Amino acid sequence: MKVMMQSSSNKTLVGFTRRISLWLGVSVLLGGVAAVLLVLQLTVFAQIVADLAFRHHALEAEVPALGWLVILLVGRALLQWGADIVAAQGSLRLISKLRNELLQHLFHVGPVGMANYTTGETVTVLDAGLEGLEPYFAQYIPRAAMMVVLPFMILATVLHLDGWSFLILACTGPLIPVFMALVGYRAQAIMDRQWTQLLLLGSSFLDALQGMTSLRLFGRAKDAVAAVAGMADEYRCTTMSVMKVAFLTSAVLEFFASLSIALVAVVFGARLLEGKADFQSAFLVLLLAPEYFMPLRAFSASYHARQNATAAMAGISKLFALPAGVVDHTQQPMIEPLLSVNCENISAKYEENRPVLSRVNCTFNRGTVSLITGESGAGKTTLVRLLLGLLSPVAGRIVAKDVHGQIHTHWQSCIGWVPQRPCLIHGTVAENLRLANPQADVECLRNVARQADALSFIEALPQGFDTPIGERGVCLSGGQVQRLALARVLLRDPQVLILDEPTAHLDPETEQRVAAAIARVALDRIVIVIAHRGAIINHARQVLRVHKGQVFSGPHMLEHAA
Ligand SMILES: Nc1ncnc2c1ncn2[C@@H]1O[C@H](COP(=O)(O)OP(=O)(O)OP(=O)(O)O)[C@@H](O)[C@H]1O
Repeated sequence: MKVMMQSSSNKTLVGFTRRISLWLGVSVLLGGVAAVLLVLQLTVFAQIVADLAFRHHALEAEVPALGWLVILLVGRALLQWGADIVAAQGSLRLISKLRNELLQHLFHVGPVGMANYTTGETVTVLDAGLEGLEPYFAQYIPRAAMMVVLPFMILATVLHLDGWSFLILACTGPLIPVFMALVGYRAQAIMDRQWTQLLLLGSSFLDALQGMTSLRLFGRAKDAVAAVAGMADEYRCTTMSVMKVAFLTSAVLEFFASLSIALVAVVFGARLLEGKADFQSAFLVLLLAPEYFMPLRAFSASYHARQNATAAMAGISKLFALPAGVVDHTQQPMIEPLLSVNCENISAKYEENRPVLSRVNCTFNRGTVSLITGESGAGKTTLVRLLLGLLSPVAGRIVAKDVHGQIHTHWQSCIGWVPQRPCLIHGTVAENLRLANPQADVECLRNVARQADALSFIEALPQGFDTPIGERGVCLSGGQVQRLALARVLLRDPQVLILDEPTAHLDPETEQRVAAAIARVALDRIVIVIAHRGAIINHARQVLRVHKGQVFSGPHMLEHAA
C-alpha cells in the first residue's frame, strides 16, 4: 500500500522534477554563475564608460578592462549555453523514460482496463501530452530558479550603490509574480479547455480515418469531415484565447518593468544633476535595472509552459493511475509440459452488481480441442480474458497442472492467442511471423506456415515471405490473415493455444483444412476454441456452453453448438 502511494505520488510534476533534480541543479548552478558574470560585466562596462567619458582616461589604459569585458561576455554566453543544454538534455531524457514507462504500464493495464480510452486519446497523451512537459522542465523550472537568483543578486548590488533605487526595484519586482498568479488562475482554465479539445480532436480524427469506409458507405463522410473541422476551429479559437492572455501578460509586465526603470532613471537623474550621486553608480544602476526584470520576463514567457504541462499532466496521471490488471507474460516460460488448466469457482464482472460469470468450474486438457460456445454476450470472451490473464477473477482461481501433477499459478506465459481480428503490422509476411520469435529462420517460418495451411498462399505471393502485406494486413483476405496469425502463434510453440473464431472467414474447403491443422497441433497442447459452428466442431472432444453466467459441459452440448 505504501509502495503504491509512493509510486502514485511520484507521478506528478513535482515527482518528475525530482527525478532530474541533478540535471536541473547543474543547469541552475551554471545559470547562477552566468548571472554573477553578468553583474561583473555590467560593473566593468560602467567603469570603462565612466573612465573614458568623465575621467578622461586614454583608450589604451582601458585595454585590460576591455579584455576582462570580452572574457566575461564570452564566459557568460558559454555558461548560459551550457545551462540551457543541460536542462534540455535532462528534460528530453526524462520525457523519453516517461514515454517508455507509460507504454509499459499500458501493456500491464491491458485492453480491458483501457476499454474507456479511445486510441486517439491515448496517442495524444503519449505524443503531445508528454512533449508538452518538455518546456516545463527545460525552461520553466530553470527560469523559475533564475527568477530568484539574479534579481536578488542585482538587488544586493543596487543596495550597495543606491538606497532609493533599491527601494523602487524591491517594491515593483514582487508585483509581477503577484499579477502573474492572478492572470495564471484564469489562464489555467483556458489551458485545460485547450487540452480537452486537443484530446477530442485527436480521437475524432482517428475515428474518422478508421471508419472511412463505413462513413462513405453511409454517406456520412462530409458530416465527419465537418465535425473534425468544427473541432479544429474550436481548438483554434481556444489557442487564440491562450495567446491573448499571453500577450496581455507580457504587455503588463513590460509596462511595470518600463515604469520602474523610468522611475529609477528619474530619481537617480535628479540627484545626479544636483551632484548628490556619481555617474558610474547611476549608469550601473540603469544597466542593472532592465536585467533585474529580465528573469521575470523570461519566467513569464515560460509560464504558459507550466500551465500547458499541468493540463497535459491530468491526462498522463489518469493513464498512470489505471490499475495494472494484466498478468506479466514476460515471466520465465514453464519447462514442464502442462497437463490441464482448471478454472475453480471463478467469477468475473466488469461493473458492480453485473456479474458476467458466477462460480464457474471447468477443465481444459492436453491433447484435446475444447470448444467454448454460447449466445452473443454470454461471456465467452470474458472466460478467455480470464484464462489469458487480461482480467482478474473476482473470486476463485485458475491453476495449471503439469504432467507430474505439480500445480502452477504462473503459467500464462505459455499461452498463444489468436483473436478474431489478429493484429498485423506494416511489414512483410516474414516480419509479421517473426513478431512471435525474432530468431526464427526461414525453415521454421515455412514449417509453421505449413502447419497453419498458409504455406501455399504465402508462396503464391509476388515475393513470398518477403511480400509487404500493408497495415493491418490490408493486402490479404480475412482467411489469409487468420491463417497467418495461426502460423505466427505456432512459432512460439505455446503449450496452451486459444483461438477466437479461427475459421469464421474461410471457405468450406479451407475451413476443413484449418480445423484439421488445429486438431493436429492439439495432440501435444491444450487447445481452446471459441466457435459457434463449422468444421472445428467435429474435432472438439469437449464442448463448454456459456449461458447466463454459468458454464455447462458435456457431449450433449454439441447439439447446442451445432
Ligand atoms: N470491457 C467491458 N466493460 C463492461 N462490460 C463488458 C466489457 N466487455 C464485455 N462486457 C459485457 O460482458 C458481457 C459478456 O461479454 P463477452 O464479450 O464475454 O460476450 P461473448 O459471449 O464473448 O459475446 P460475443 O459472442 O458477441 O463476442 C456482455 O454483457 C458485455 O456487454
